[in-house]
Amino acid sequence: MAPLQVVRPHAQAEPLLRARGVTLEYRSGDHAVRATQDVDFDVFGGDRFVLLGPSGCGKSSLLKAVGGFLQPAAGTVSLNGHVVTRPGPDRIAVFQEFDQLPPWKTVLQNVMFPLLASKSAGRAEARERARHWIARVGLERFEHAYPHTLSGGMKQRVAIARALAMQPAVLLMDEPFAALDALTRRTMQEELIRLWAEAPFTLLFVTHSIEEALVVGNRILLLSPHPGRVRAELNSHQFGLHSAGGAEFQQAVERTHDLLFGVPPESHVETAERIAL
Ligand SMILES: Nc1ncnc2c1ncn2[C@@H]1O[C@H](COP(=O)(O)OP(=O)(O)OP(=O)(O)O)[C@@H](O)[C@H]1O
Repeated sequence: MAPLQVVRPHAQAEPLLRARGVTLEYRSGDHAVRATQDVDFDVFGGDRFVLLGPSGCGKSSLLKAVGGFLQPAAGTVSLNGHVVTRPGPDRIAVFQEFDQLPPWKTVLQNVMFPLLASKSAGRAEARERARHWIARVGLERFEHAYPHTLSGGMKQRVAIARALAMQPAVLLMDEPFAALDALTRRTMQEELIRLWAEAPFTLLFVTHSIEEALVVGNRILLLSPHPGRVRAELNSHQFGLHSAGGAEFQQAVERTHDLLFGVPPESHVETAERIAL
């Protein structure tokens, strides 16, 4: 197994997105559920940054905090140097659920809607941008189709087009392909990477699939089980869809699995490592 390598600090000085000491809790009455504990991470422009960890470790909660839907009980999330306090059009999310598209709107209307609602564009520009992104995800023939006539993969493409048309500072994706069959999931991973390669954007992607994290991400934050703390940060830029199934990739999957589920270090935070697989 390859030895650990310390990753040199990122060449860019200032991260686009910074989480510092983020503890997230859900309160009801005098009862609180702690979702994450003291989480730190930095996302730089153009990163495909993955939050990876077992079910219930707080990945979605971290995404909600970045989205401005959940305020940290302690710590801060900041974007471009500004503390996130509420949702905004600079952070758009794509979810797992196929019902995220209003069923009474066509594909074109769905993609135009956030541009109009946020006043990011007038009607003509919104239409033009929406048509551009619908074409980029290969759905130009379905502009006037309603969501219930589309497959799961097509609905996710619409959701991606809708999000990217907003040109967000960070695209947030919460297990966007988890409800798809294995073949479609792979195709969608491929398409996402193709879209990124054509015009890089900054991605914060949640998954509990190690393989998906390695394929989609260039950097991966490993979180411990509930409440989520940082276990390690991995550099995974060397992997892509072409590497899935290869020996090096399998070794990286096993290594990541051990890091996620092996005996935790005494103090997760102090010993969290930046490593290259
Ligand atoms: N709205 C809520 N109210 C109360 N507790 C919540 C709420 N949402 C999440 N939690 C709790 O917070 C913890 C983290 O949940 P979260 O959904 O962020 O984890 P996750 O890593 O995304 O899990 P999964 O991979 O299963 O989606 C869990 O213990 C969960 O039960």
